[in-house]
Amino acid sequence: MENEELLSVAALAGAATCATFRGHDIRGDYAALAFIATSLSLYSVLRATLPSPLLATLAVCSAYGFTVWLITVAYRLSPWHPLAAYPGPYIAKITGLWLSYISFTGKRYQILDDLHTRHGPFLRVGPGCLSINSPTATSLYLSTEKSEAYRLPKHNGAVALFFKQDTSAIHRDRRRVWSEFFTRSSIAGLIPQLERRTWELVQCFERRQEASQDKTVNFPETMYHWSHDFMGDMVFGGCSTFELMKNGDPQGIIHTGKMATAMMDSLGQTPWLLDILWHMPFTKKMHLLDDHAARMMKTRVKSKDLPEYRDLASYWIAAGIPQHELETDAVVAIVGGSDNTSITVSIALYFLLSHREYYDRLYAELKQTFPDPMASVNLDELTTLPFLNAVIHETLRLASPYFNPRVVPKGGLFVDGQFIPEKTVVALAAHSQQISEANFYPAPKHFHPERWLPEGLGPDTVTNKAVLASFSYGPHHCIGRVLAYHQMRFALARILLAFDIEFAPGFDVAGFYDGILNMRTMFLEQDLRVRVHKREGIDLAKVPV
Ligand code: HEM
Repeated sequence: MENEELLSVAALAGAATCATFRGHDIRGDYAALAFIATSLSLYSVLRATLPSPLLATLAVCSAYGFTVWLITVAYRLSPWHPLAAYPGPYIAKITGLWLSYISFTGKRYQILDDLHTRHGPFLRVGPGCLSINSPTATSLYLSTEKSEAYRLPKHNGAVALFFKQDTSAIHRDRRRVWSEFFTRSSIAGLIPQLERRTWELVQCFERRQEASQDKTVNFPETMYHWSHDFMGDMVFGGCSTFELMKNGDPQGIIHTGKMATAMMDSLGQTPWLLDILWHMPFTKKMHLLDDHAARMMKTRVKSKDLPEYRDLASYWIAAGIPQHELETDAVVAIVGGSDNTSITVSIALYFLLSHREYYDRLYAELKQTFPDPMASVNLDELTTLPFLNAVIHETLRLASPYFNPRVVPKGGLFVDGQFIPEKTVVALAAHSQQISEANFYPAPKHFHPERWLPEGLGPDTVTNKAVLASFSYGPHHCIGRVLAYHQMRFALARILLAFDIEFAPGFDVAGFYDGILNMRTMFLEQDLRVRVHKREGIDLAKVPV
């Protein structure tokens, strides 16, 4: 065959590939393997027939790749694309890599908010993906399934909550097993352990501050250790080996779990790329938490139930969930139950310290309800404290800017009169809704917990509770919501009752806020270091539990 003929065949093959796979989700690692294997086979065939087979192979592969690229880009920008009518940056219409990139900056929520301001409520943020900035979009979550961004990267067929399943029935069955644990009475059984761990947290703050050179303590780091220790108890009963409040986290288990979450949240927007990168050696580090959880689960399976409370693993084991799925579900529970709760408490403390009047008001409410700071904190009383709840809602409103993509089902659907074709990936612009003047007025971008109280911020107050998307909606909404509130209330109450707190000397209040990065999990560019002072009546050598 002549060179020109070879190039024409390559271009035709590129066109055929586009026609065959249009609208299909392709596994990136398989596609890359197929491409490499075809190139090598081509090379070995051409070696027998051409004088410079390497050049010819490269030329053919390039012609093939260029054709695929050209047709794909032309189609995505063309008026025939189902999302052609929706505005958005050109680069977003051409490739999902843009969405992955802005996700990886940690400032996706701000970038999307700016673009929504410019282009309106419907924004094309990927070739087949829309961000929707409308309260109506919350209802999408009732009738849609998760997008490929939630596919377990390993593709090992394991069923685990949170990850995408092949059918909604599979998800429902697994969620039913988890739900038995998240009943009122099961959660109530965990509260004594939560209280024990929260006393330990208070002791840990004091100990670490004492041991530090500048007599300050890294607040979020300690909160992470507390939440992981408690989640270890919750999932594995007495078989958890975390004990991070005692031993710290020298291996960086928490960081690797956060990196895996961030990778899914950003590269999940280009699943084909995640499929490829997941095989790279640098991801091995991210398995540290998986390995640790697997070891604890193996021990747990061989152990008996604890007499004091029933752990989550006992429900999974009773349901006959296979070992490798027990291990994946354990990681889901640990990350899901530790990360957001501890960071939300940390950001709440940041807001309270930046607005001393709210700090004083919360302390006054707690002190009035629990006059003896060493006594046990009653769960029912804690749950109904209006200002404590308002502080948590307000923190979540400003600090849970999630992007939770879903797929439009067969037949498409309408949102605010706009038709959205089937297979489109859609996500609520949660942060934009949570800081919109139409939903939260006045001062929607500022921390004002009173907006959640009956008197609000005056007669014109608007507080549209329905758009607080922190725990999402529909069949995949957060299963741990009630427990998360208990954890956050317990931690805030115990910490404020035990300590008077201030920012560490020289703390950059504005800089800290600017340095918050969100990729489902949060990264802080600047530490939140604080100084704690024991309150009168607190004797940490005599904690009651
Ligand atoms: C402040 C704390 C928390 C926040 C803001 C939060 C937020 C969320 C959100 C937004 C989702 C839905 C994700 C999506 O659809 O993309 C979710 C799901 C989930 N959360 Fe939470 N969560 C919190 C605490 C917890 C706790 C304490 C647990 C306990 C183990 C937990 C376990 C889960 C699980 C297992 C799912 C997946 C549910 C499913 O797919 O059916 N979360 N969470």
